[in-house]
Amino acid sequence: MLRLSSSRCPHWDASALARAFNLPWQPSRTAATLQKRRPSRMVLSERVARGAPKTAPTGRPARRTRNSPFAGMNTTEVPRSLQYAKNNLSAAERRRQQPKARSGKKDEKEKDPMRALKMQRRLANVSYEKRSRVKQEIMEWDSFDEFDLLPVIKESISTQALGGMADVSPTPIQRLAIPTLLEMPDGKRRKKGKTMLEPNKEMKQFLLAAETGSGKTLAYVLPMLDAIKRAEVIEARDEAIEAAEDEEKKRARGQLYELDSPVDEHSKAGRPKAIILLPTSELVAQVGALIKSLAHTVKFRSAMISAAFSGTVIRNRLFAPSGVDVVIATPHLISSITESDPNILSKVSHLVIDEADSLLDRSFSPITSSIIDRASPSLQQLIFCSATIPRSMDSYLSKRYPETKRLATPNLHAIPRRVQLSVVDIEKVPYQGNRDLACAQTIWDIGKEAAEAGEDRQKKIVVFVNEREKTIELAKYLCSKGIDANALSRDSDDRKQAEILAAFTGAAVSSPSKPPKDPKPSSYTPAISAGDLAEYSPRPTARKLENTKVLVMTDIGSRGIDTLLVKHVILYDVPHTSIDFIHRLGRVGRMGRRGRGIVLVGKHDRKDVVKEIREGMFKGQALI
Ligand SMILES: Nc1ncnc2c1ncn2[C@@H]1O[C@H](COP(=O)(O)OP(=O)(O)OP(=O)(O)O)[C@@H](O)[C@H]1O
Repeated sequence: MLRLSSSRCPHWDASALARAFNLPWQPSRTAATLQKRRPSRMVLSERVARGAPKTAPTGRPARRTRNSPFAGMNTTEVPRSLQYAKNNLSAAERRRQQPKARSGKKDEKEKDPMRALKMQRRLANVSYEKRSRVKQEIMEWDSFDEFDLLPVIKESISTQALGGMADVSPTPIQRLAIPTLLEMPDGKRRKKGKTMLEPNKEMKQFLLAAETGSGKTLAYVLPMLDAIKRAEVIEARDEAIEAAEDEEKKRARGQLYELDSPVDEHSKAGRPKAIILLPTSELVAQVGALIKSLAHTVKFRSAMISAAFSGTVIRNRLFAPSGVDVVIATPHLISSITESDPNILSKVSHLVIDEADSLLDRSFSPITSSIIDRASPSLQQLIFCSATIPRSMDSYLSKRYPETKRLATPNLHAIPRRVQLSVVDIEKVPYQGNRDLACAQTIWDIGKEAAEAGEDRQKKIVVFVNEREKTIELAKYLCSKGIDANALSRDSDDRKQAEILAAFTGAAVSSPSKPPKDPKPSSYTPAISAGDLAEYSPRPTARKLENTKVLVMTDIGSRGIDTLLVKHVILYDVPHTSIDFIHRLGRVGRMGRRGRGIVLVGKHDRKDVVKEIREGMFKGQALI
């Protein structure tokens, strides 16, 4: 090995010498140390004109990536990314030009359009093969007349249930569920004289799953009423026969003048034949109103009971001497009534668990399950109804009711394409992270757009927040910005809540009922009053957004409420799961209408989830 003194000969000279003689060369320690101590001067590399090496001398890729602090220095070529910008290429074109195996992670993302949603995976899968089979099946039915429903029920569909709507035809879930619940498979009519309410008939379980606003309520209500009415005829006949037999027996025993027992075994008071369970008082009122309108023509007795009514009202409705056929209630109320009167469930042949994804979730499930168990001996049909099938509910049904017949529509878990979702980045100017401001501005933009388009009808906008505490705070803020806003949450007064909601659903508000005396005291907060507003914002703005009404609510309002008058939904917070996205965006685009959702996204939000939801919606895909 050649060794040269570094003091006399700088090492580059030594190395050149070594190269000239084709000898291995190693700088002496002194030379290297001196080299280090020499005051540094920035000298451009001789190779600068040739650009950065593609690979390091070790054979590994050069470490200077775009993310390094010195990225872009000493380069003589325009980076690829800037070239694209310069050429004004679209994102898709750029992707096409990029070499295939550039980065495994990115490729994976591109291959899997629902990567972020898959990490959560909240919804059960319904195969596309099954969906297309159902699509074929439901095409066989185009009219309510084809169903084996009693004539009076058929006549009441458009006049009573659908508010006089002309030319109505069944929706996909109605085509799928009505014949099945009527037990008329393959389009055949039921055998004459056969009724669903037969003593000792085995309990059958059904799951009705269809997108939001697709008419699930009528899908279970019509067959249920049909069964009750047919059973009534048979019951009346049996009672007449029984009475005649009793009379005959008495006559034979010569006891013709014996007094009847004061206890009437056939009393129908407090012994409903059908119970519909719903998670909130608002939904009880909504479904109760539909049932009541049908009761006028179909002739049956219904009672809606929830915490919105006083104890006396509930007692009078449930134990009316004329009896009750259908009860619409919340699980908590039914559960507490069964504690004092277990027989309340003794004659129930139809039990509907509506909004089953809520009623079978962790908080409701124990109470719902206990009601099902208590009603089971007399049950003939147990019907679960839901807009989504969460995986937890899927496994609950598989474990507890494996025989459940699942009726899912082809578009289940897909948010219809007629609903558009746009994104507002709250980090950008002029919001700079102020979510409240972004929300107020979005509302103003919607309101102004409507005014410019010359729309006379009042704009109804629903704003969803994730936290209950935020509803009133945000509504107050919006009021201070000249927006007519109200808040709705579990803390709000029921009566006031019903009135506020009616403006968004178009429903009539029922007559006032006294506030409940017996239920537990609640931390009830009224919706915003002028006093609240003054306290919150001493100088409310002089600007007023005309013709626009806003309702701020939590998830409580997103379940099942038929907000037909709403065309815009603002997702103030990014929903936690795809289930919440489906329910919240499901408040618009109901029954074939168009709608728009606007989601406010900040730096801590899951932008990837929002992006995937938007893409899924654009493609009309089922979410996962
Ligand atoms: N066959 C039909 N034709 C036209 N409108 C209908 C029909 N069936 C139901 N509707 C209307 O569609 C609206 C939505 O119905 P419903 O509330 O039952 O939907 P849903 O599927 O239960 O929604 P969600 O999942 O949000 O609870 C209601 O206003 C109802 O009157």
